[in-house]
Amino acid sequence: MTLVFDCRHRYSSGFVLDARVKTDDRVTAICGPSGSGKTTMLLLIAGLLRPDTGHIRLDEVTLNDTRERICIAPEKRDMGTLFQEHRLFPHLTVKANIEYGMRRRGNGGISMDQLIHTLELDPFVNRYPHSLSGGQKQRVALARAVVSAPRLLLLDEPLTALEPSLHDRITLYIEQVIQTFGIPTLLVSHHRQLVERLADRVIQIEQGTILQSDECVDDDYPLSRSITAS
Ligand SMILES: Nc1ncnc2c1ncn2[C@@H]1O[C@H](COP(=O)(O)OP(=O)(O)OP(=O)(O)O)[C@@H](O)[C@H]1O
Repeated sequence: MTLVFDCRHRYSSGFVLDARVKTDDRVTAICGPSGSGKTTMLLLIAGLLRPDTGHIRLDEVTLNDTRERICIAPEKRDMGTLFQEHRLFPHLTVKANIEYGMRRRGNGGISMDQLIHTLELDPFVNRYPHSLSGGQKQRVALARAVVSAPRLLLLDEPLTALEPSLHDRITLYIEQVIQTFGIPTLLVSHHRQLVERLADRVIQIEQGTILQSDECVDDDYPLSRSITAS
């Protein structure tokens, strides 16, 4: 899997994102100060925001190309997303919430039972979101994001809404899911431990511009040196 991102987007607030990035099968973290454009990049990749100019390609598929007027709808991008808020459906059980991820994009070979087992959700499958803890809800949201074996998983601050006491456990669950099911991932997080634990590559962004692209970071480049965000 290769993602090519080359986009410019200006908000009405005056903020401009102007970034070029290429990622691969591994876990790539996007790090930078608050307001530097990390979430904006993920929104553009997910198709939830349209770039003013530029293109986004996932392997041979063009997701956006402003010159060609191509803009693929979010649900057709074959991506799993997990944002800060879990956004579970309150009227659906845990199982039905996870199955929703399959209905939208089909199941690309991930066993629902194995996923539920990996995330230790077995005791909760017939319960409703309101009766779950924050960490349990986040695990359900993660299951829903990956059940269709997406070509790319987008994680935006997956720990932020959780109590610090849950960070280690959820980090472990995310790591297990990504490794067990081999899902290429783009991670936005200011949690240094999560980034160090999960990321193979780090991209630095500041004021809408990439300071250091992943091509500059390789296995010989210590991750701790490449992270400036706390
Ligand atoms: N819908 C919007 N309209 C106008 N300005 C926006 C909008 N969304 C975000 N911005 C601005 O764009 C800039 C980048 O926002 P973005 O959410 O991408 O940053 P971020 O790096 O993810 O920040 P954080 O780490 O705090 O989540 C910020 O200055 C923000 O105020």
